[in-house]
Amino acid sequence: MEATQGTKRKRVDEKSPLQQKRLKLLEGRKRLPIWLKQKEIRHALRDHNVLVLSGETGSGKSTQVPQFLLDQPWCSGKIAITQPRRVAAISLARRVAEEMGTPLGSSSPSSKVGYSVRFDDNTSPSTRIKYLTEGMLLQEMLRDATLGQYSCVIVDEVHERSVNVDLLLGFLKQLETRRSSSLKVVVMSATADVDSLRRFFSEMPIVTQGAISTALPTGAAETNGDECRSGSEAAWTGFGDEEERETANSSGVVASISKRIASCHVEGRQYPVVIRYLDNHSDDIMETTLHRIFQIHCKEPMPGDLLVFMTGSDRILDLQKIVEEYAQNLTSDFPKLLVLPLFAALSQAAQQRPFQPAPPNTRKVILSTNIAETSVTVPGVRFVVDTGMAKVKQFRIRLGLDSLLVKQISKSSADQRKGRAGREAPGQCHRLYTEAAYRSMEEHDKPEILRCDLSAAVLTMKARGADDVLAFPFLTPPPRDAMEKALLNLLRLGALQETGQISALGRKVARLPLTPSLGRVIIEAARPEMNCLLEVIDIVACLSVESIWLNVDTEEVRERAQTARQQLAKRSGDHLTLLAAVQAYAAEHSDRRRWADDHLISHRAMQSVMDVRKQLTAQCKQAKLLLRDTEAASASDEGLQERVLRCFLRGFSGNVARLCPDGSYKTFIGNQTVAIHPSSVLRGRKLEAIMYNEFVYTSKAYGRNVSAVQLRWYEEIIG
Ligand SMILES: Nc1ncnc2c1ncn2[C@@H]1O[C@H](COP(=O)(O)OP(=O)(O)OP(=O)(O)O)[C@@H](O)[C@H]1O
Repeated sequence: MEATQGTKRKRVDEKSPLQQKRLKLLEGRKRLPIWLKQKEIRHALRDHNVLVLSGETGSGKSTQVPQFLLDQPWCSGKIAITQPRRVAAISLARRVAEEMGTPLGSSSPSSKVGYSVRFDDNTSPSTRIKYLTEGMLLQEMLRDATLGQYSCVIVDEVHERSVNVDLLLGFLKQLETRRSSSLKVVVMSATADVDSLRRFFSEMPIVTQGAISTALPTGAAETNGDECRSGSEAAWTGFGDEEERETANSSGVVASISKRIASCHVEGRQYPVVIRYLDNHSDDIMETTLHRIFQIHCKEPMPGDLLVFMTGSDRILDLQKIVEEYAQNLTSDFPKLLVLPLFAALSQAAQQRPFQPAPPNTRKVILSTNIAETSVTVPGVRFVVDTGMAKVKQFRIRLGLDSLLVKQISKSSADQRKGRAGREAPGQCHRLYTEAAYRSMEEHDKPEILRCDLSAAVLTMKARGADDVLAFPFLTPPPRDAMEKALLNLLRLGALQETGQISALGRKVARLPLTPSLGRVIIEAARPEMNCLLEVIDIVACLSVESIWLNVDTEEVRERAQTARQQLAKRSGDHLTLLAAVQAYAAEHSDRRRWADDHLISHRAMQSVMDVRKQLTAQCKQAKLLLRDTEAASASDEGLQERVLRCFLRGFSGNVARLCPDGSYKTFIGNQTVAIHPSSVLRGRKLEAIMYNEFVYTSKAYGRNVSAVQLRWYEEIIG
């Protein structure tokens, strides 16, 4: 009877649209190269705690591995799979939910797959596979440092080596020995340095007076074969001194440690990708990109969308305008073009647009930063155009500041970009540089931990109980002076006590999804005597998205912009001007798009601001920071203006420059000349002192998002 009912239920289920889609996708999944490896992957994790999995882009790692592991006897909890970016986490969760025939996230209590990204947790109590950004998993560790709800953590795209990935790897390595129930860890990438990862997980940390040194196993196993290999093949020499090594030998710990790690390589990809290089170096990459887009569009048959990798949102928006203008001149013999930008500061809805199919007889041209470089499959894409450049964060230790620089990408990035084509059918990758230029590229990107401000990383460690940050197990230890700078910065913010331990304030800052400086501004604004949290949230929301101001490129538009923005501009600078803009936009109830157009403000950016504003307000309420629930005060209130600026100064006292007799501004820290960015309402003004949120280096050093501050306020803060 039961069996009959079961069969009946199954038959009914299989007719549902979700199940039909699942069955259809199953055919494609079986053709993925990784499909043949599922047994080996399962066995590797049955016998080992750590698996280093390498395999070509598109071989099926991100979508298939969690599904292979879900029904394993050791897997009674959830599986977390981390992604460097939210766009990948969301699109992968959506795809895997379809492949499993389950609703996505919180849409149903029976959903098995969900995602969690900053400002959006889309999971249900029954979620078993959770795609999440690295930052979100680190946030979860604040609530439960042992990650008790997970049986397995998969760290995907580890080659990107973001600071968060390096922190996660360190914490996972510590957890392996600290958790009572075992935690399986899978580390995956197409282009990662497998040997160093294997070595990292087989090393045991030895703490020597505040610094970490590690004993490396000699003769680490080669990992290029296509079979799963056990780490026990590598001769383990274990601990760094004889006494410990003997203890380990006699207790048998060595054997168990060396048995922990397996590695596996998946050969091949489903569809080939043809690579095209330029014969000669291009002096005008925008022109070359434009030309190539239309060459492909006019010559290549449909279907076949284009994915173009560029450096940043400003260039993307410029090119979008030009492509749209040119496309209007095409005759009706050609399909239409739909240009879609894709970059981090876009709202979540805008980021999902490229993943939807193009309308009939239309080719999508997606202009993207490197946020679409790894993990994602953009449906329809057959052609990748790679400009070979990216914007990267670079920390200037002397100044204690991050700046963004445009740099040539690494081979690993170029290969990832290529991997975005050929996922649903054979593809082409058009590299807008020469083959010789490709050969001269660095193999891998420099890990972010070696080139960025470490304040957030240090606070992350301290808040999760890793108090001795110099002894933290890093895959690549960061420079000591950068660590010291970060400790000093956190001390200046009041996030650490004099002893170096995290303060109560530091814990509050660590819970906010913001940099320590912005987090500190929020905490300051919540103090009763400051009482300006709603206003500060508005400004912080603006600073978290793309610039709200539209680019003005012609004299005529510049004049229009000046007049329109005059009404919003505040004499004290950009922070209060942003507040005035948000308040005016929020107060506009009839036609916000028109209001934005009239003020030459990006409606899209303002929608993201409203999104972030809502989420931050909710988080501040949850953290009991926001007690006042009334309307924000007006940006013209002078007492309020001073309080808001003082709050920002509390978080950014390291970014203050004073006016010198020669009319230039020099920073207090580092004595560096810094100019007011041309986009600022303060450009050309001579003020006692300025404070800025961001340091950018183009033709010279600029401070961006600048306000006037009084030296007296600054002195009060630094004491
Ligand atoms: N959203 C999607 N739409 C259509 N096909 C998809 C989608 N996501 C995945 N696929 C299919 O599944 C294949 C495997 O994707 P998956 O992301 O698992 O590969 P991967 O090995 O992790 O690649 P990468 O290293 O590039 O992240 C893709 O090549 C594509 O054929």
